[in-house]
Amino acid sequence: MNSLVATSRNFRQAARILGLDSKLEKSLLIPFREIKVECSIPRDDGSLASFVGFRVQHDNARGPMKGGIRYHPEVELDEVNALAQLMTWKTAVVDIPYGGAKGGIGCSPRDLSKSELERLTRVFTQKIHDLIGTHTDVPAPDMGTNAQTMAWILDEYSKFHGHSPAVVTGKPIDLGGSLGREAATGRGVVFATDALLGEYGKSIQGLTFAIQGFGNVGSWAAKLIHESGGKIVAIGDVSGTIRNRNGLDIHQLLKHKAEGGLLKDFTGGDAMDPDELLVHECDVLIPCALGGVLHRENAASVKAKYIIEAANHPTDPEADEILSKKGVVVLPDIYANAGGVTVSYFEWVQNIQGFMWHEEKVNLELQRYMKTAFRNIKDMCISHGCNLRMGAFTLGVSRVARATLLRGWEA
Ligand SMILES: NC(=O)C1=CN([C@@H]2O[C@H](COP(=O)(O)OP(=O)(O)OC[C@H]3O[C@@H](n4cnc5c(N)ncnc54)[C@H](OP(=O)(O)O)[C@@H]3O)[C@@H](O)[C@H]2O)C=CC1
Ligand SMILES: O=C(O)CCC(=O)C(=O)O
Repeated sequence: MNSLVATSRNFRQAARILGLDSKLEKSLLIPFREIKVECSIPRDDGSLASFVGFRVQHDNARGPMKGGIRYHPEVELDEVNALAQLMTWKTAVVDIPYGGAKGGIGCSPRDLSKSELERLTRVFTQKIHDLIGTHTDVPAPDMGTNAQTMAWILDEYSKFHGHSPAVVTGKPIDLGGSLGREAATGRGVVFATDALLGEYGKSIQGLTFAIQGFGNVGSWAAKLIHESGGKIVAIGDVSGTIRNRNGLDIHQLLKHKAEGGLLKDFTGGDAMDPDELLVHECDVLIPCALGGVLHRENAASVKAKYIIEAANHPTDPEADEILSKKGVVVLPDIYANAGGVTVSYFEWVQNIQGFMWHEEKVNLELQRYMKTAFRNIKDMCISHGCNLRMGAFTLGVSRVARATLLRGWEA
C-alpha cells in the first residue's frame, strides 16, 4: 500500500477514536507546505546530473517543523509527505515543542563521490534556505545522510543568514552537535524495547533478536542490545544477511565494518536469504531500514512475538491486521524511533542556550522522555481500548489537535 495512504489511514482511525470534528481532521491531514526543487550539479567527470529534492512541511501547531532529510533512489513526494506527517505525530508523542517535516533527494548516495554529494547538498540548501530556519523548520539526518551532510547544510545556510547552528541537528560535535545524538535513535529503540518487554515481565537479556539494517539506527540498536545481553541471531544490510543461532558478536561485526568489510563477508555468521530475515525465528524483530517491508505477503510468516519499528513505516496496515490476529505485539515507529528527534531537540536547546550538556545528561533525559511517552501511550490504550499503534496515534493527534484549536483560525 502507498505509504501516504497507509499513514493517512492510521491518522483517520485515530481521529475517529478521538471523535475529531471533520473540518479539524481535514486541516490536520493537509500539509502546511510541499516544496519540490530541481537540483543540477556537475559530476566529477564534467557531465551534468539532475536530481529532484523535496521538503514537506506538514504541521507547525506545536512549534517549528522538524524532521530528517533522506538521500535514496526511492524518494518521491508521497513518501516524503507520509514521513513528514509521521514526524508531526512523533514529536507530539514524545511531547517536544515541534511540528513535523521531512525532506529528501531522489539519488543513490553510494554512486556519488563525496564532492558530488557536497555539491548536491549545497544546491538543495540554496533552493530551500528561505523556507527553513531555527524557528520555522529544522532538518536532521535520515537514511543516506549523516553529520557531514548537516555540516554542509549549516555552512550553506549560514552564507545567507549568518552563523545559525540551530538550523540543523545531528551536526558534528565540532559544529555544535550534541553528544549522544549519533547513538540516540538506536538508544531510544533500546529504551522503548525495555519499556515494552517490562510490561510482559521480560527483559532484553536472554531474548533473541533479528535486525534489518546496520546503518546509524541498526548498528547502534544492535550494539546496545548486545551489551544488554540480548542475542542477535540474524542481521542484514544491502550487501547481504547473516545469522548465528548462538548470537552474532556485534563488537566484532562493527570492527569488521569499520575496517571496510561488507556485512555479508563477516566470518562470525553464515549467509542467509535476505527475504528470510523478517520471518526468522526470534523473539524480537527490529526493522531498521526501509518502509513497507512487512506486508500481506510475509506478515503471516513472522515468527517474532514483538516487533519494534525502528524504521519509519515498516509495517503496512494490512500486515498490521495479520500480525494483530497472530498476537504479535507491534511497537509503533512514532514512538519506537523517537529517540533521534528527542535528542535533536536537546541539541537545538543546547545551541539556543549556547551551553553544552554532558553525554550522561543527554542519555538520562532521553530515557526520561521515552519512559514518560510509553506511559502516556499505555494510558491512551486503556482509555480507548486500542492497540499500541492507535495508542500512539491518538496521543500524538490529540496533542496536535488541542494546540490547533487553542491557536484558532481567525485571519
Ligand atoms: N537516523 C535517524 O536518526 C533516524 C532514522 N529513522 C529511520 O530509521 C531507518 C534507518 O535509518 P538510518 O539508520 O539513519 O539510515 P542509514 O542510511 O544510516 O542506514 C540504513 C541501513 O539500511 C540498510 N538497507 C537499506 N536498504 C535495505 C534493504 N533493502 N535490505 C536490508 N537493508 C537495507 C542499509 O544498508 P547499506 O549500509 O548496505 O546501504 C543500511 O545498513 C529509516 O527508516 C529512517 O527513516 C528514524 C528515526 C531517526
Ligand atoms: O532528528 C530529527 O530531527 C528527525 C529524525 C527523523 O527524521 C525521524 O525521526 O524520522
